[in-house]
Amino acid sequence: MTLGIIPLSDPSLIENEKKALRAAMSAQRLAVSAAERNAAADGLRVAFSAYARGMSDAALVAGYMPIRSEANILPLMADLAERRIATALPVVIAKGMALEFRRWRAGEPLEDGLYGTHHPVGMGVWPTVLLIPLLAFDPAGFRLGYGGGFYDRTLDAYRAGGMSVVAIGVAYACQQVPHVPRLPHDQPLDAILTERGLLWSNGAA
Ligand SMILES: Nc1nc2c(c(=O)[nH]1)N(C=O)[C@@H](CNc1ccc(C(=O)N[C@@H](CCC(=O)O)C(=O)O)cc1)CN2
Ligand SMILES: Nc1ncnc2c1ncn2[C@@H]1O[C@H](COP(=O)(O)OP(=O)(O)OP(=O)(O)O)[C@@H](O)[C@H]1O
Repeated sequence: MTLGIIPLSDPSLIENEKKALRAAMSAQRLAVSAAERNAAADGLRVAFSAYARGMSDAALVAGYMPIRSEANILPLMADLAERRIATALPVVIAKGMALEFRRWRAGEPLEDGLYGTHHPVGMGVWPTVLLIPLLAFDPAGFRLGYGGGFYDRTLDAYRAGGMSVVAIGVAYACQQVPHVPRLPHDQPLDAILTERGLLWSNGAA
């Protein structure tokens, strides 16, 4: 019998670490109280407002329609719409593909999508800012999602196409961890928005 040395970056070990962190951080996010959720929804809007004030007319901000216990960014999106900044939501086209985005603002219709999501009707657009839900984030801007790889593929598509996009994770401050396990396909975020403020990633990948 030969005993191989398991490299530190063994993908299956990292996948297992991600799985364990997903379970722990789902529970953590679920434990946020209703009062804290409401306060955070307002905190996220306020924390983003200074950045929103500096946006150009050409900005198009993709948010998300919260599912499970995700931070509520609908007040933030409504605030953008009031400032006449265009907003959009993601559409899951199929498993294994990048996301599409379609224009949407509060009050407009949504249809049922895959994985319990709801998305707008209409044509695809390329947002200039993506507000990205997550289970955990770290100071270097790495994020843990539900494991579909949708946002990684989407950021890869932008970056491979040479298109600039500002990728901002959205979370409760309690979702920060020292280090999110990462694999080569994981695309870092430029910043993280929590109810405490907008935190630009330190780039220490
Ligand atoms: N609000 C919101 N919208 C979003 C995302 C998101 O994370 N949050 N997405 C981010 O990518 C995309 C949807 N992706 C999703 C991927 C998986 C699951 C999910 O619940 N997965 C199950 C496993 C399901 C299965 O394997 O069949 C799970 O986690 O238990 C949900 C959304 C686009 N829209
Ligand atoms: N650019 C890419 N091209 C091909 N496959 C990819 C790409 N990015 C991610 N994947 C695949 O997607 C799968 C899930 O990735 P990961 O666990 O990082 O998802 P996640 O970031 O947690 O989920 P999500 O972005 O949907 O919230 C991985 O098995 C990975 O191989």
